[in-house]
Amino acid sequence: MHDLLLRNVRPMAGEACDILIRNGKISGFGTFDAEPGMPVEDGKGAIAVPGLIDAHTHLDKTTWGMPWHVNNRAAILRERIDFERENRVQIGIDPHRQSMRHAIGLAANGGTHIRSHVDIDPTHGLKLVEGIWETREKLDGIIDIEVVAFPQSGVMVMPGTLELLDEALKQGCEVLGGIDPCGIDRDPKGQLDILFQLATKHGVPIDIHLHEAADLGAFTMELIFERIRANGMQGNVAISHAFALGMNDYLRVGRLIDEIARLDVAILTTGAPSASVPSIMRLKEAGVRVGGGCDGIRDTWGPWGQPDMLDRAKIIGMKNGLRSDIELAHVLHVVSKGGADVMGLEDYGMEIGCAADFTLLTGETLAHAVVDIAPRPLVVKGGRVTARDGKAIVEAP
Ligand SMILES: O=c1cc[nH]c(=O)[nH]1
Repeated sequence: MHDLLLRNVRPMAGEACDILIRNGKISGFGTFDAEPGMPVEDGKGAIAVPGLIDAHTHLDKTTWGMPWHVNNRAAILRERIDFERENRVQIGIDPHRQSMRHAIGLAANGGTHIRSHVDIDPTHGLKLVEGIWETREKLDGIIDIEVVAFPQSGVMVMPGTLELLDEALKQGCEVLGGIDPCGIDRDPKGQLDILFQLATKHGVPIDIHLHEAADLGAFTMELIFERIRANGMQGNVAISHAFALGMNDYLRVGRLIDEIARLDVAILTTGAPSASVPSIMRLKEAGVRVGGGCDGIRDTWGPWGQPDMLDRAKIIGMKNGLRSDIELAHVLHVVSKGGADVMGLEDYGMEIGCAADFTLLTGETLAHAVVDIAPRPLVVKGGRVTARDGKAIVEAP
């Protein structure tokens, strides 16, 4: 772990000061003399915030840095899933190389932590997860990666997937994923009972993709709530996307949010422009933990997205119709501390004793930084400079 004296920065856009880092942790804010041999960086008055967190992504999928993927297919969920599963090897999407590109891009843009869903299906077994684990090892000290064992193609409709999920959790995936128990598996009781049993067996949290909208998604949420209560998993379940919370029925959504808050369910949003998304301000008012993610970027699903959580903050902010400075500061919270709260990162933050994981931002205020999306002047992980002026210290393959 590293020592560093970072001069002249504005923590959370407040008063300028120095940050003293000892042994990879923040040890003081104020004015300090450099100690012999201690590296010194000049922050030049930039804003300092804790490292950005991509708490919902798919590191195994991007075509970033590869030839342009020509997409002329229909945008139906099941078709996207099947096309990707059947063609990813032939297209050349190597999970290790591509996840390196994706993760290094995030690190260059201020990222310090990732939660990535990684596909598990009978066609690929655990190969995709193994590729991400190799990346995690190579990027140790640059960006932390948590892996969700993700049954992208379904559980009940894909025999063999359950056993692979079990093995992935045995081998070290930290979180169990799930997907649209009605829409993809057509067997909500079947999928959800299996997921909760498996999570309880391995003592891991669940993070379930729920694209199901409106009444169908609300019905699935209620089934999830029942199983959280039955298995005592309050505080250990996240719902990703949660498009049902974007439905146009204020009272129904309010009742769902009340239960989400009571059961301490976390919500992960990508601000998907093509869907109805949960209101991050309404969730904030209810005290719900909310993180953000860039989702799949430039993959066979679609061409959009950047490996940059400030870019994603802007998308989430625009999709939520946010304008005021306080609201824009909250979007920044969603892609930083919000993700840490969902992932349970205990030493995360801009306080003495926290891990020295942060990024500098250019701008007068937090809102200004979110809107401008200027290259990050400096990124620090564990007290070590990991990126400078938008470029990481490690080269992507
Ligand atoms: O289920 C999903 C949703 C978005 N992107 C994916 O790769 N999978």
